[in-house]
Amino acid sequence: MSAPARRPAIATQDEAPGLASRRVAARLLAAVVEARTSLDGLTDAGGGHPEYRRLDARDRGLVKAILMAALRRRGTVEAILAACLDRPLPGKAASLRTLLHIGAAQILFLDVPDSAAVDTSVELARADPRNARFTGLVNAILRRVSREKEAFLARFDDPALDCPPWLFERLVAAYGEPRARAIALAHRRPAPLDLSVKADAAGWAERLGGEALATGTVRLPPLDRAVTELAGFAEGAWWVQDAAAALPARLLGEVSGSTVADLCAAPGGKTAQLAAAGARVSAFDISKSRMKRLQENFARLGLSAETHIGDLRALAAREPFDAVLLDAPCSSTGTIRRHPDVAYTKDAAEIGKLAGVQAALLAAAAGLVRPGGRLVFSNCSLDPVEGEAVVEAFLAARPDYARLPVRPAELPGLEEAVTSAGEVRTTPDMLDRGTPSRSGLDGFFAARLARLG
Ligand SMILES: C[S@@+](CC[C@H](N)C(=O)[O-])C[C@H]1O[C@@H](n2cnc3c(N)ncnc32)[C@H](O)[C@@H]1O
Repeated sequence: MSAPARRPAIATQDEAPGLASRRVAARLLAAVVEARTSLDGLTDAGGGHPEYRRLDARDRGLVKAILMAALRRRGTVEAILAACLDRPLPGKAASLRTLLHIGAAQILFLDVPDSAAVDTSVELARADPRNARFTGLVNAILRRVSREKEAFLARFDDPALDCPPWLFERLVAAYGEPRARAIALAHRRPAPLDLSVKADAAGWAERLGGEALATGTVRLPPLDRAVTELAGFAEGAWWVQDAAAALPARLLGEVSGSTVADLCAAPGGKTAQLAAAGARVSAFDISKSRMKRLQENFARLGLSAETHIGDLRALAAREPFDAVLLDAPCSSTGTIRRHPDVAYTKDAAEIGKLAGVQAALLAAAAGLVRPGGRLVFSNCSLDPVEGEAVVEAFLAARPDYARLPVRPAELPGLEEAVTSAGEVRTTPDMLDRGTPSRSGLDGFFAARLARLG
């Protein structure tokens, strides 16, 4: 039997060390910014970009770190590069721009030797016929970024720079300029690791070296290793869930023994909360692969729920539930701290389209609630068009529903998130815990409604 063919190595033998990871980082950055591809998909262990998957774990870690810095601080990098150029790069020089961004992001924000960042960008330019004649320019610009980095970072320090204009304008319109800047600043920072526990938040906080937030979440500083290595993962004691994402299920109140439909449930963070609280949960989602993840998560956690795969909008009439949670698909702009690509893969037009989908899903969800039952509508968008406005229009069309206002005392430590209408609106600049590595939370919206009896 002949030996199995080896996959071609991504780095050729005479390639400088570290070149393969930078080349992959440049490819993925271009895929996000130019082709608007989601970074989660590109770096997925199973279905991600083949060149990324061929890297070893250390190089994959470096690629992710470069991309996080290059996307979180894209506006700052762009401004500094512009300050180094006598005239703007031509629009069609996209691949050259990408190499400069990759190099500058490392020099400005990562703990790698500047010389390695410069040399690898220069080598990547040399290897590309489109860019070979610009190797001198790449070298000169990146060396200047390295020499003057402190002065450049002090000069270009406005957080709004790192928020693409379409998003900053919408944030200003929704929250006013000072708050929009505070949100943009929070977007620059890596998010803490938040866990929801089945029980004993204080005990798990102590065991893991974190803190138990008043809302029940266990918070750890950003992790530099896989969560699977933490105590309690294998035994299913907790699951990863941002502190804000843990709020909507709590708004349903006491659910033990009740029938609850979790709509748009996968991968199941909220379903797990409801099941752990003793509800008889039916989880619905359109995606087979995401539902498989929910089932895997439930197997690890030792929880159970009925699962249904299909489009909610085509759901046949069925016995109504005591309570329904609809965590609708959205632009995900509330998760930019963890997914900085969202700022570049989404746009204003998509927000309008998604609001239409949310309205249709909310109408479908409303038919599943028994008279006297509760309905929570939530999503992780920062945009009121996908939150407050959807609920406003729903209530105007459905006199058989009313808001069941959330009281500030229901969200201890997060009272500021309860709006005057009794809805929940979190933004990433909230929950200041003294140090950035322990502060902030995802942007979320949630409204609690009651079906009148
Ligand atoms: C924000 S995610 C849900 C996150 C989940 N609730 C959690 O806490 O883990 C939105 C989900 O909606 C599902 N979805 C989108 N359109 C749908 C539809 N028409 N019917 C049912 N599910 C849908 C997506 O597959 C996705 O899993």
